[in-house]
Amino acid sequence: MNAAAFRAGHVALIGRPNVGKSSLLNALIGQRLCIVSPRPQTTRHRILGVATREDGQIGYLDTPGIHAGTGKALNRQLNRTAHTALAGADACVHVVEALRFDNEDRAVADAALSAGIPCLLAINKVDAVKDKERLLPFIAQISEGRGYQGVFLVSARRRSGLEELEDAIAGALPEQDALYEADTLTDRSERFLAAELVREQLMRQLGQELPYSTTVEIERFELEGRMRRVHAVIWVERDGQKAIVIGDKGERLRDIGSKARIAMEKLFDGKVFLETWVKVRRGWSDDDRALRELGYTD
Ligand SMILES: Nc1nc2c(ncn2[C@@H]2O[C@H](COP(=O)(O)OP(=O)(O)OP(=O)(O)O)[C@@H](O)[C@H]2O)c(=O)[nH]1
Repeated sequence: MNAAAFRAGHVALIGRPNVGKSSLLNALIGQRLCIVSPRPQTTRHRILGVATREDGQIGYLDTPGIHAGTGKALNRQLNRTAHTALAGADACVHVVEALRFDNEDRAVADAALSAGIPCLLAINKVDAVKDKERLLPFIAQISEGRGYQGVFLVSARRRSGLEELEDAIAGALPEQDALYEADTLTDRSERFLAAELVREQLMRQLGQELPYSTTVEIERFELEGRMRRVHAVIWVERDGQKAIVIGDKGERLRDIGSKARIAMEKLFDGKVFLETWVKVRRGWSDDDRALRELGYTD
């Protein structure tokens, strides 16, 4: 085998909710492509982020957190999306949080290591660990008896340990030509990313269970010269939820819209005119047909 051969393929970042998969993908590709919030189950779709290097091309796949309990149709869909990404990948990175390994992590490890592809372990959030000596026994505890091809201590927040992880991922991919043009960042449209950026604000700004009753649909996305005109519908499940999203005198909705617009202007590198409406679609999160219509697919 030629050691200098070009390697390319897809690597699925998988793990339980909230371990930092989206943050890690963003840090690895150096762009805020995937939305991030302190709440579990922020990611609802498989999102590709491409990094092209001299010796290879890595297609990182962000995936929804794999969680226990089937819950609503949306929960089942999120688990399916993650498992489908894993099944279609050439390698995977199991992402865990430093010093935490529970039954959900164990279940993800089982799925990752039985997928028949090289699997690396990334222990994220090491910046939050004060006593670094605790990391060695933690590594031993979770890697013993499990066939990870390598273990990496990383911090998506501080961007530490990423080069070593990226080199190992590139080395685990098959020898083949690039799958995407060298300047490709993602296969997702600006329309899709616009919906995600509105949803990010809902995840960040709404309390308790309300974010899980919301989803975003872009009704109109038009380029007018260099300006993008975006009409976003925020779907909720009940009238009472609509009032909360809109807020007193429309204040919360204005704040959600203005923060999402700023994030879009940064990502799209151009002016954005964003209008948002809140509408009710009863029971959408537990209705397979509604989920499909609202863009949820494996
Ligand atoms: N201290 C610290 N926090 C981090 C790090 N990486 C991510 N976080 C935080 O962890 C939380 C979850 O991050 P996400 O990237 O949304 O996690 P995820 O695994 O994609 O979450 P799901 O969408 O639930 O699957 C956010 O509040 C992040 O800011 C890190 O390296 N260090």
